Amino acid sequence: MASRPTPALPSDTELIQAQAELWRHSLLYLKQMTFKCAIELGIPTAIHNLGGTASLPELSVALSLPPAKQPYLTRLMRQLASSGVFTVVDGGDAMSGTYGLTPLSSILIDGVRIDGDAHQEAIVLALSSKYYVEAAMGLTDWFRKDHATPIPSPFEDVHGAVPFEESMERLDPESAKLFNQALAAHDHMGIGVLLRQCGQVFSGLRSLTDCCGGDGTTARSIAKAFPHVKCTVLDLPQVINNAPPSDGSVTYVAGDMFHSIPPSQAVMLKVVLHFWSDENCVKILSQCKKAIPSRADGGKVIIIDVVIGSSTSGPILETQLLLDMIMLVNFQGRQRDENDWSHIFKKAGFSEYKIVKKLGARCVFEVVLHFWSDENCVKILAQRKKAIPARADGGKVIIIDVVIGSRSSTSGPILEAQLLMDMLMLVNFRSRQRDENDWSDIFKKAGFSEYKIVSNWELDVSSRSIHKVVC
Ligand SMILES: C[S@@+](CC[C@H](N)C(=O)[O-])C[C@H]1O[C@@H](n2cnc3c(N)ncnc32)[C@H](O)[C@@H]1O
Repeated sequence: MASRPTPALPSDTELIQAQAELWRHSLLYLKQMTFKCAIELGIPTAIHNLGGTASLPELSVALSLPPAKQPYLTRLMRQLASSGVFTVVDGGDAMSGTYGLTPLSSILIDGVRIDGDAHQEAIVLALSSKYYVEAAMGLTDWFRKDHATPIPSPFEDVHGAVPFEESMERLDPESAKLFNQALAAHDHMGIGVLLRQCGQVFSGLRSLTDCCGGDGTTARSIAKAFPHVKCTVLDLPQVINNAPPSDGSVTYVAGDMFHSIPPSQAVMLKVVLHFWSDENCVKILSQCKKAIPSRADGGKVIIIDVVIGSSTSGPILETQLLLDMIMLVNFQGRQRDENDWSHIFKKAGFSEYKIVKKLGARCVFEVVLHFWSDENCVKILAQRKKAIPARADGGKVIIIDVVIGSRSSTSGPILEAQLLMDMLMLVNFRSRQRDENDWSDIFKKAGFSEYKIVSNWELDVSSRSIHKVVC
């Protein structure tokens, strides 16, 4: 038997680094627990109430801690400042200085809602609760078990319950309530930023369905910022029945997205798809497809979700990968990279997507259907006509598309391919392939009076200007 190669031994410098990394990796739970402790003690709120900065003695008094604990508080604050939760102000040192808030701690102040966001501390308390921590501690056992399908999550395996389901209510109603608050806080986080940074996604819309829109918080914010957008919220009956009374700005629909989605110019899936398997995502997107008009009529699906690798910065990429671990340990969903997303869009019959904006760990996608009815072809060509000069000035529209039975394609295999492509359109899209008569009809309807096939591969359309159509 061939002997295994001896691994190259690390250098002393690498060994020293590896030892430090080993300690760091093994101790990272203390980062989470000191963060949790800061929230439970109310340190961000205390610093805020003291005017935004606090010395250690001031903080100790404000938190009503026994005087003997101040030296320990000093060490806790040094650790929290080092991890970016607080900052040391006035050039002081971490053991004796004055502490201030950072953007992170400023979204954790009790009673202060930035952009009206729900209370964010529930996220910290839920994710550091014994249920989530114990589920993660069960990961090794879970990997070793030969589960029958459907494979339960490690959370379900350890606790016999599923977060956000009745089983969790039965297991521990208080924790179930905290998890729901955390979910609401997570879902609502950053609506203000979204509307400021991605206004163009919503501003041109006539109507929008917020699919899985919960209690309507997001839809109401969109309706307030863009009053001309008719907003509909779809969610399960038990959620819609408990939504706040309608102020008239949005319409609530109780239903199941796997059965149907209320039609709108756009359907939004905001932090929805990462909870679902690829197979279910395709089913959801297929329902979205039925709910929107063609791309020519502005139809689109707006997806706001994590895209692993959308940022190469260490902390954001690390957050995205940890959010994927949260899915693995506790739910049936997953976070996806751009390839995964593109695969799902394609499977659901969407042919084009673009990432409109990267917002930290999340991205905003617009996904569109590439299908054109005759009516939409006429609309598109009529638009193009406005954009080109007269024929005398060389204006033309160049179209590259299939022409069934075109001169170059009377041979069996090519004609067969054209007819099969038409079947593809029929089965999957609301579109079709066209023969020369069909094209001529469309050109005429759009106000073009002439066309010509430029060569075996080309067709040229003209009216008052020259319009070239290549097939
Ligand atoms: C992850 S949240 C969605 C967050 C929401 N879009 C937001 O940004 O606040 C999950 C929501 O999906 C809803 N939901 C789950 N299954 C559903 C279904 N089959 N049809 C409609 N809504 C569903 C849940 O009731 C819950 O309100």
